Amino acid sequence: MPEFVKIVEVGPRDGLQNEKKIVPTHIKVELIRKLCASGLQVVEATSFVSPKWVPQLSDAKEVLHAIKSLQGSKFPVLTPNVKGFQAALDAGARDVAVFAAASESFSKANINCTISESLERYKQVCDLAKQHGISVRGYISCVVGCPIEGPVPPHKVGYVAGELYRMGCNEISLGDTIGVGTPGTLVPMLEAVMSVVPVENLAVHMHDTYGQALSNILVALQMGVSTVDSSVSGLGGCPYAKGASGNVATEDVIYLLNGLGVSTNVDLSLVLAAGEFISQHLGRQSGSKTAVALGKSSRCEHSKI
Ligand SMILES: CC(C)(COP(=O)([O-])OP(=O)([O-])OC[C@H]1O[C@@H](n2cnc3c(N)ncnc32)[C@H](O)[C@@H]1OP(=O)([O-])[O-])[C@@H](O)C(=O)NCCC(=O)NCCSC(=O)C[C@@](C)(O)CC(=O)[O-]
Repeated sequence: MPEFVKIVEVGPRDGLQNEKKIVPTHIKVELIRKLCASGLQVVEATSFVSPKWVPQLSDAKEVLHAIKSLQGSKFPVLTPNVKGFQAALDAGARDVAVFAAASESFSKANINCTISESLERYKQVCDLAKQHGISVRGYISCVVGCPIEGPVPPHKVGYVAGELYRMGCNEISLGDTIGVGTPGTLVPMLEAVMSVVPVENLAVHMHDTYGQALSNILVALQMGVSTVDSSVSGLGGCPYAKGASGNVATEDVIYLLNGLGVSTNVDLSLVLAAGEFISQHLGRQSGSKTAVALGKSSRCEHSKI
C-alpha cells in the first residue's frame, strides 16, 4: 500500500463533457478554482477535441486562459491529434493527454480511427511534446470491458500500454470506461500491464456503474498503484454506454484513503464544497456517497457537519 496517493481530478473534463446542457465557461473556471484550492495537485481542465464531437468543451481556449494565474496544480488537457496539441500549446497548456482504447470498436466510436491509427497519431503528439517539454499522459479506455465488444482480454491492454509508454507517455491511465470491472478482472489486467510498464507510471481510472470502483481502487493500491483518477461529485458517464455512471467520486476516494491512513494532501471539506457548487449548478444531488452522508449534496438543506 503506498503512503501517498496522487489524485488526478477529472471532473471538469470527463464529467462536464457528458453533460447534456453546456456548462457556462465561468462555472467551469470557478469549479477548477475551487478544486485547485482544495490541494489537488492535478485538475484535468478541458479537451482540445473537435467541437462537433464534444460541443460541451468547445470553450477549451477560454477556460485555459481564465485559469492561467492559478498556482499549485497542473491542468492537463486532452489532445486527440496534432491539431489539438498545437491548439493546446498555443493556449498555454504544459501537460496534455492522449486517449487510446483497448477495443477496436470503442476506438472507432470515440476517435474515429483504429487503435493502430491512433497510436501513429499519438506518436506524433509525443514527439512534438518532447520538443516543447510538455508531459503526456496516455489513457486507455475499455481496459476490462467494452460497451460494444464485451469483455476485453488483458493482453490487448498490455499491448496498448506498452506502445504508449514506449512513445513517451509518462503516465498510463487505465480506464474502466463502463465500470464493469471487479477485482476478479482487474487483477489479471493490471498484471499484464505491469509486465510492460513500471507500476510507478500507472494510474487507475474507475467508473462506478456497478458499485465496484472503490474495491477496484483498493486492489490496485495493494498492487502498488499510487495514482488514482476521480471526479468531483462522481460527475461523468460514457456517451456510448447507456446507464454508465460517472467516475468514482473524488470525495469517496479521499474518504477511503483517509480511512486507510494514506496521505493525499487534499482537504476533503474543500472538495465537498466544490462538489456542492457544481451539483447546485447542475440542479441535482451529488453522486458522492460521502457528500450525501455528510449533508454536502446540493439537495440537502440541513448540513450535519
Ligand atoms: C479525434 C477526432 C477529432 C477525429 O474526428 P474526425 O471527424 O475523424 O476528424 P477529421 O480529422 O476528419 O476532422 C473533422 C473536423 O474536426 C476538426 N478537428 C480535428 N481535430 C480537431 C481538434 N483536435 N480540435 C478541433 N477540431 C478538430 C477538423 O478540422 C475538421 O473540421 P471541419 O473541416 O469539418 O470544420 C474526433 O473524433 C474527436 O474530437 N473525438 C473526441 C472524442 C472525445 O473527446 N471523447 C471523450 C474523451 S475520451 C474519454 O472520455 C475516456 C477517458 C479518457 O475518460 C478514459 C475512460 O474512462 O475510458
